[in-house]
Amino acid sequence: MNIIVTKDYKELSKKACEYIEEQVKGKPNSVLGLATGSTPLGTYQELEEGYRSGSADYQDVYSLNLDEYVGLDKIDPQSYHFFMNKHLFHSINIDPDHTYIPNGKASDLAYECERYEQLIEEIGPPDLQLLGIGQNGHIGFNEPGTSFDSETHIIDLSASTREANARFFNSIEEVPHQAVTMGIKSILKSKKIVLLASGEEKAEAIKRLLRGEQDESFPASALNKHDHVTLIVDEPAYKQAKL
Ligand SMILES: N[C@@H]1[C@@H](O)[C@H](O)[C@@H](COP(=O)(O)O)O[C@@H]1O
Repeated sequence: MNIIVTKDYKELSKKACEYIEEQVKGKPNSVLGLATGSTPLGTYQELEEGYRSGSADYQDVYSLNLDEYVGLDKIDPQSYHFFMNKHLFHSINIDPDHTYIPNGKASDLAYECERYEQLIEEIGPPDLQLLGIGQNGHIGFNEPGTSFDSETHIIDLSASTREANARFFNSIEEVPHQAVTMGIKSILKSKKIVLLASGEEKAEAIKRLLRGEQDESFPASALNKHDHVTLIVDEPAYKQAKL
């Protein structure tokens, strides 16, 4: 694993932006695997600024998002569709028809999982997958205990994940209990992976990841199986790992 330690969140966001821009400049029809959560927000902001200043062009880019809450409509402000439109897609010149996110409102969720996995095969796999990490080590919405062999599937969200994500909702009761997520095997199909971690609350997870184990009780440890992972981590999230 290639590790880049940055002074703070701002520098982390700039680094992640540089990686994505390099990818898109080198291959204008790149497939980007994209993530939600607070961590990539700074990266998306930098991408927007880069686009406005002409440093990258997204007209031929495709994107595949990791996950979506079950039961939320695309126009629901808490959905990941809404998040991506608001924080990235509406700010750059990506073709909306080239952006893919699982449909959490599909009437047949099992079929939706198969359809999405098929899409990953047809459009992807991503040239570059951006990832965040949950405090319990989840990637996408793959909770502890998820098989490293999993493809896109429905997951029951853990109490700790629902609590951590409740800040985006009016109350914890509103946080969905399930999500559609790319599986660990789906994520590992990506050619390159860039994992972002910022802040002290991620320090324990980063310390555990960097022990190098591969253990299904800690989903992010599957990344230790992949040959092209870059961890971009700020000092507060990295400091435990140094001890
Ligand atoms: N499904 C997302 C993950 O993709 C994300 O990595 C995680 C951490 O989020 P944050 O970056 O807000 O800490 O939150 C959610 O659960």
